[in-house]
Amino acid sequence: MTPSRPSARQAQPGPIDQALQRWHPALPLAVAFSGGADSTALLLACWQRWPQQVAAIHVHHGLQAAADDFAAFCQHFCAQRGIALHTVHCNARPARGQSPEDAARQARYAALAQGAHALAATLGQPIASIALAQHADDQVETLLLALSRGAGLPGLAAMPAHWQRPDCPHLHWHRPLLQVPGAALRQWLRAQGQDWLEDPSNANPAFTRNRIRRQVLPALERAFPAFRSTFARSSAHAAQAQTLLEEIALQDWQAAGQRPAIAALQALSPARQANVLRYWLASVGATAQAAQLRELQKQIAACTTRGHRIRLKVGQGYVLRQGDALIWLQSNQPHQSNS
Ligand SMILES: Nc1ncnc2c1ncn2[C@@H]1O[C@H](COP(=O)(O)OP(=O)(O)OP(=O)(O)O)[C@@H](O)[C@H]1O
Repeated sequence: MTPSRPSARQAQPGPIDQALQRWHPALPLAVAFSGGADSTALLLACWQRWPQQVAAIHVHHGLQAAADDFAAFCQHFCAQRGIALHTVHCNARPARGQSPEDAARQARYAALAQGAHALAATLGQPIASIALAQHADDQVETLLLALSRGAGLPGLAAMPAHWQRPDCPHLHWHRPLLQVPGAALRQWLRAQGQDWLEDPSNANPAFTRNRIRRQVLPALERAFPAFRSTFARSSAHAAQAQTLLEEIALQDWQAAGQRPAIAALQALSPARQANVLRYWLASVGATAQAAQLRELQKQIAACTTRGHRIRLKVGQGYVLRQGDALIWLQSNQPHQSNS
């Protein structure tokens, strides 16, 4: 961890101010504050704009060596300005089959929701919005990572600027800096005379994201100077198309039944059938790999007699035929076939 020193004290208007002027979150607002450059810039800018209405939540990742330094930096920053801060301790351990990054992300969102709940008691009113500091470069990295995995539309849609979660329906989640380049945030902090902490893992080339940041983004900058906004436009198109696919999937699922009827699935075009199968499987917490989905569709097409059985591994369980419909059961759940 290296404290970065400010180089100038002169404030200058720039993309961060414009981003905040375009943004109208419900207040009070809590900023997810790591102590890194991006969230330090976001918290400082929000606090300057809504001085009495901004709080902060820090997630203390106990497993990282530098975690105490980050927590101490956040405490000091907030105490200097009278910003209410809540620190949540969280040790994310990946479940079987889950990546460490995904485990950390899920645990962070749960911790932030918990932090918002705790802050409500301190402030005497509920937190209405939580803001995260991902910026335009993070968005491009997310899109490139999705492309490198061969992701479908949900991956290409990258990160939404606003969303809500079913586990805390009254809370609005925002990413107000998605159109601001990362370098502009650091430049703004320097102009404000504000330092921040550098996460040592950001320099580790073992992480694909870091290699994209250091090698691919500079090359894109040279070849396509407008890549941040054009890539973001493509992601927005993907997000809109994905919304439409989900609406169609929901209609088809409602028509096919909670446990989708095989005959109803057979009546759909292959693309539409794959769409509703993915949607149904996601609703039970299973993600079908492309090959599993292809095999499932093959078996649905072949299922023309009473005695035809379907049993196919998908996610942490199995898709099975039960009567005239499909069910999904977790691997350890007992099942009696009556097909
Ligand atoms: N330990 C944490 N506590 C609270 N919020 C966090 C924490 N880590 C990340 N966040 C929030 O999630 C956002 C995305 O996290 P990520 O680790 O990708 O960010 P980053 O690029 O390192 O940003 P930052 O420079 O703010 O740390 C951060 O900008 C911040 O708003």
